Amino acid sequence: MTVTLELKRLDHGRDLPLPAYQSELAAGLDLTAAVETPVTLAPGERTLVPTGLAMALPAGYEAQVRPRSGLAAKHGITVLNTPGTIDADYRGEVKVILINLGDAPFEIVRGERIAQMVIAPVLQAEIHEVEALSETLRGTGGFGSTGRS
Ligand SMILES: O=c1ccn([C@H]2C[C@H](O)[C@@H](COP(=O)(O)OP(=O)(O)OP(=O)(O)O)O2)c(=O)[nH]1
Ligand SMILES: [Mg+2]
Repeated sequence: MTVTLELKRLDHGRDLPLPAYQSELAAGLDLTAAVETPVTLAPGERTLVPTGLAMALPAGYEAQVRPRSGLAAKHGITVLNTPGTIDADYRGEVKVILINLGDAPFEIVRGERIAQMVIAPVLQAEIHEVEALSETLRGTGGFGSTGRS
């Protein structure tokens, strides 16, 4: 199933390729870093990486910003707020919060694919406040209540 995603390259991302699916049935569109000059992330450090892109999702959809497993496995680089949420009414620049959980500095260079974006349907809930909730077998048990004790 496909939906139309309107993408706008911002001035500082004009020369970068549009995000693209890297294989026929890929779930994620790779996002590239639109940094002007290389940015070095020290171990434990985080940074907000510009992508040079703004977009308009159809109503009823979100985009999730997720890590790339290669960067995570090889360098300990991940998306701090994964999955980042891009709202359908957001028109600002898409940015990626990367953190270096590895043990060596990592350099982010312009045009590097740093994360991926998955388009997904979302429901908005209609909120009904109640005094009592419906009863269930589980009840209030959670946080391992069905697992090892
Ligand atoms: O990884 C992310 C997460 C969010 N956003 C943008 C799009 C999103 O629609 C907006 C707000 O994100 P979120 O709701 O997660 O942040 P918030 O801290 O709740 O900010 P706000 O008060 O603006 O909703 O920021 C990004 O560009 N990258
Ligand atoms: Mg918010």
